[in-house]
Amino acid sequence: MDIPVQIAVRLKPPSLADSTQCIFSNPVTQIVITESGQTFHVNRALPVDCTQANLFNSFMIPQINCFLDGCDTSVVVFGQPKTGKTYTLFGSGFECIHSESDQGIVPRFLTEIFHKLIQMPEREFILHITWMQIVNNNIFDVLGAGLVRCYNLEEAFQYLQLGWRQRCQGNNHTVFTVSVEQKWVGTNGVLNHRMSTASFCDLAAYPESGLFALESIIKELLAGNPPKQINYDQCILTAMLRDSFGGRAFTWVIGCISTEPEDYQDTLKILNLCLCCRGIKNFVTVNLFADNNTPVYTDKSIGQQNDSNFNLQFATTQWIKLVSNAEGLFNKILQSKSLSETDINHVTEWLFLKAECDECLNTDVGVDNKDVGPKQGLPRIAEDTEPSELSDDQTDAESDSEEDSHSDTLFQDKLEKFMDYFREKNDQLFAERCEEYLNHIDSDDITISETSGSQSLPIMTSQSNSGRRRTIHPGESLSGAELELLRKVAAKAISPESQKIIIESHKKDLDPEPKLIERELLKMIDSPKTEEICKKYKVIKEKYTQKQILARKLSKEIGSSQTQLKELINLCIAKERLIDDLSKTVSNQNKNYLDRIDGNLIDQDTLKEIRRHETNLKTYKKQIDQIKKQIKKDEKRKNTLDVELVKDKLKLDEISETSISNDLKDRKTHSLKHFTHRITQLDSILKEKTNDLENLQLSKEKELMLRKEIKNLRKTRECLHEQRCSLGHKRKIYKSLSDSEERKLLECEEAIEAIDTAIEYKNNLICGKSPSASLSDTHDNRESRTRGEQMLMARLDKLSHDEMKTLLYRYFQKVVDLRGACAALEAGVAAAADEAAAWRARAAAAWRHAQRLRPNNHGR
Ligand SMILES: Nc1ncnc2c1ncn2[C@@H]1O[C@H](COP(=O)(O)OP(=O)(O)OP(=O)(O)O)[C@@H](O)[C@H]1O
Repeated sequence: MDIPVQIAVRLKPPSLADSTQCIFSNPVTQIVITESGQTFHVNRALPVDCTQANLFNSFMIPQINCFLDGCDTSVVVFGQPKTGKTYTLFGSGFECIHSESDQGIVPRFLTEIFHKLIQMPEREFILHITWMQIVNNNIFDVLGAGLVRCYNLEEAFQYLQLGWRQRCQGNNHTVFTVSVEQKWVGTNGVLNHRMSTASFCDLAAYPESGLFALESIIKELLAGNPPKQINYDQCILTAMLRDSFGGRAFTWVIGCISTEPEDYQDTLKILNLCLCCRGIKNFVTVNLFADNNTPVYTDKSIGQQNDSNFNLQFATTQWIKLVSNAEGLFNKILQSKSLSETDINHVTEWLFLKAECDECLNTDVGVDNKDVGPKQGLPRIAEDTEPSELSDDQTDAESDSEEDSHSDTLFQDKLEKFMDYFREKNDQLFAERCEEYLNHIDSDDITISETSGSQSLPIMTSQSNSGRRRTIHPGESLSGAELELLRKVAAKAISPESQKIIIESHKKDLDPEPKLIERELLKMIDSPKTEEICKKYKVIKEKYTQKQILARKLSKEIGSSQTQLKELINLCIAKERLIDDLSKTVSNQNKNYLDRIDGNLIDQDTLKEIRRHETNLKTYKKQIDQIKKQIKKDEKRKNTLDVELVKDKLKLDEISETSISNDLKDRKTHSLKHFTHRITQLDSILKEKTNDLENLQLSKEKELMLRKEIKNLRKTRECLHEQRCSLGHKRKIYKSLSDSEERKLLECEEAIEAIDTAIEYKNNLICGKSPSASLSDTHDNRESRTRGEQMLMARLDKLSHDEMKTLLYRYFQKVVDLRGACAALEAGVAAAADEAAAWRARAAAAWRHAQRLRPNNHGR
């Protein structure tokens, strides 16, 4: 499957924050643009503040899937000195002091590979790494051990640490490789056996001989020369990068460039070289082993027997493991000498039987090995071989004997069928993978929903499918534009409603920004201030869309012109070769051609042929020149359009930002007014409440005081009541009291009554009821009083506290006197009533007596 080399450009952050930048990148349109307006279209135009995580997530995930499917992958980093090539690939170091977020592509790749392989327990794998450096065309093994096997991520990181310390510093090339061999049985019972290598190359900066050699190879490939005709072995670097350029690897080239004006010329050189790489197409294939696709057990349609065979195989392996574990245990127990003699006999017998079994099994394995070939170690990789090689083998075999020849032909047929099948499957796999990859590349999909390559493989187990599906670091994989948008959201430059739109469009749209701005503007269209801006925006937007369409059209035209050009160049080369051949033939036919101008001996036909071809060639060359001119024209137009597009985009951004900020200002002023008004309102409410609270506090205090007073009054009342009771009791017993005691009793009663009235009064105050009408000095009361009373009240008002007290005491005494007099009168009334009753009784008795006497007198 042909996959073009992909290009990413990373700008090194300027050394000083305020230093001028001469190169810019637009991650939305994937354009790198120079200060002079020259544009470079790449697959990933990474922003100047692109983090290591964003860089990795933006293009390495499809590479990892490809790698795990058994394809070779490659990352090659170009750049001037100190532009972050090593930082991009490795990071800033592997010691504890170095932050994980600074880790480059290599450590992240290793982490991800181990993580994914652990998630696929059905896969057996062997992972090796190598770390080489090319110094003055000499190879230097950084780890000193060639291929180094890593069993886990920790080990891989230990080697990274070691290599980082041992590597040579300076202007040299570094090539780090990760190779993985995988073996697993799919649900259809077919064995998958694959091998893939990922190479990561940190190239030296110019001037370096290897780099010049690589540049010339890139140019040759671009000119359409087939890789087979290119001399990759001219130096170590090109030999090592054979698969990366024009080979079988899925390659990403990263251009690390400086943005400083003094590096401008070098930057242009790197950018042009990167663009050259873009024209190279690699033939990416799955690397299969010879035993790949051999049925381990057949699928369900053949019968469940085979399923059970597989189960049996699995059970046997498990059983053997169990038995070996038991053997170890028994040996330990025997050594501990803690068993009885009978137990020791049992265990020894068991061990003996096990040894017998092992012997039998080992002989079987030996027989198998003889028949089938070695089971240990991995068979030779089946390269993407041409069928012709196989036919050669077969020709040799044919000569042996007829029988052999017949079986070989059958074998050959079978093999060819299998080869066709493999090729078909391979192409199908890559068509799917490429489609998936290109979809991924075309979209700026921020969440990388990992669809492992194996998902597209029909042989993948459903279990592993589900196990491998996951989302990787949602926040880290945002595109520059989306990050910018989110930043706006974070800065609250966009209304909450728009934030919702962003999130929704983020889910649905590939590029939410234009829609968001449009909606933001449409939302503000009611505002007269923004109406004008909106109109302007719409006009520019329309122009922008038209220009985009035009740019796309031009790109297509340029593409077709380039293909035409390539075809013509190829034709020219062919013609030139033909002319050369014909000229040679002519010179051979007649060595004295120059002496015999009459040309009798010259093959006239050949000469004519040469002339015809020469004229053709001239026409082709003319056509080429014309097409080249046309392409240049188109490219110029396209570049101007691109610049205009970028400018328009910037304008659009500006307009949307200003309109958004205007609207925001208005809204802010409005809300400020609203809040000020609200604050004033709240302030007055607060004041009222404070007053209420103060009053409440005062009344509370007052109430407390009143309650206290009531409490004291009750106490006094209780004392008085006690006194009254004891005096009353005394009077009951002795039937009479002394005068002073009588007075005391009256005083007590009067005081109790006065206290009750006072308590009632205070209670009314506490409950908020007005005190009794007789006690309050209301207006109505004042009106109803006589003149004398009014004068008395006026005087009372003027009395001092002490005067009032004295007066009250006097009145109290007077009331007691009156009570005493009243009681005496009541007693007199009672005595008189008693006397009257006695007299009445006497009168009644006398009357009855008189009545009794009267009949006797009548009867006589
Ligand atoms: N994108 C970046 N973000 C932060 N720091 C960076 C970035 N790029 C480079 N650096 C820093 O710049 C310095 C030089 O980077 P680095 O050594 O990776 O450059 P180089 O191109 O590999 O250099 P050389 O030409 O020596 O190989 C390092 O300290 C690195 O941490």
